[in-house]
Amino acid sequence: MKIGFLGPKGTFTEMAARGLFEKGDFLPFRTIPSCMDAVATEEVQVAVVPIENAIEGSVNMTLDYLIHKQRLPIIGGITVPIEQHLLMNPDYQGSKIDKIVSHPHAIAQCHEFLQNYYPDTEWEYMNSTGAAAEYVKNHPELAIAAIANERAAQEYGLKMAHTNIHDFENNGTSFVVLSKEPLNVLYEGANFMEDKTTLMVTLPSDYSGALHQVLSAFAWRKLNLKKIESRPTKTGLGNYFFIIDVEGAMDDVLIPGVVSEVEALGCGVEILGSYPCYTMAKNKAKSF
Ligand SMILES: O=C(O)C(=O)C[C@]1(C(=O)O)C=C[C@@H](O)C=C1
Repeated sequence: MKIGFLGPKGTFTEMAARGLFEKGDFLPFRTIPSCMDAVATEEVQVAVVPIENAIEGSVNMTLDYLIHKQRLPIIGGITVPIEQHLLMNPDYQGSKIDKIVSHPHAIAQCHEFLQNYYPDTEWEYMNSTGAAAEYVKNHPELAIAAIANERAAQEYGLKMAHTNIHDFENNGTSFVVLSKEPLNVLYEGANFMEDKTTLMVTLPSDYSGALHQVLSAFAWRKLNLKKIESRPTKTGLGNYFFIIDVEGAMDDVLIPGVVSEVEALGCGVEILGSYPCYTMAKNKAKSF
């Protein structure tokens, strides 16, 4: 099976993909949209992409592309522990750093460290932490460093100048698996955490109390919400839809009941996926 992930080698997304699939052809893609497009064109069967980080919140690129451009079913999820390190080229002889490169989320996870140790150093955003590490490897003549993981340090032969530079402990990122088909070859060796169902709800315009009523439909059925997030519909200022994660798998009674009740309020409802979620232990993340 062909498994697409946000590449190049050494990204956290690769860790997530390898944590979920023990075997297969792992194919790196330069961007999240290109990885998702590859599922649509059947270049790969599944894509693994980041969706939410414990420090920085949602990965808007994934959510927005999924909603507006490439509506692929979510068929699985995994949460991976995130440890960020500052990586330098061992061939660089100087001591000062002119620029730090990484994925925007990785830079955001290390703001305090950057403020304390490199307050005057500029940053440059890259498509992924792996791309940043690769860039540092390819430019030994530059006074630059990448924020990336230990696996990237090994992959690109970089030295770890500072370790564990993320600002908060228990840093973790959730990734989703997107596929046109349900798969049952997943998840050998990963730790099952829970089933989850993700819905997208669009409220009718100018209906006071609509969100309150939507939430009541979940509340009185005792359906536990894991997350609610608003994103712009991109149709005009002030227009939003809500992405709601509910604990539990799609069933015959409760979730269909919520859907009918919320639709009866005049809301649009779509189910983006009902899927098992897994976690990766720290020691497992390190072993990749
Ligand atoms: O750059 C990577 O390594 C990724 O897999 C992307 C990503 C993200 O999108 O948040 C994943 C995990 C980390 O939070 C930082 C970056």
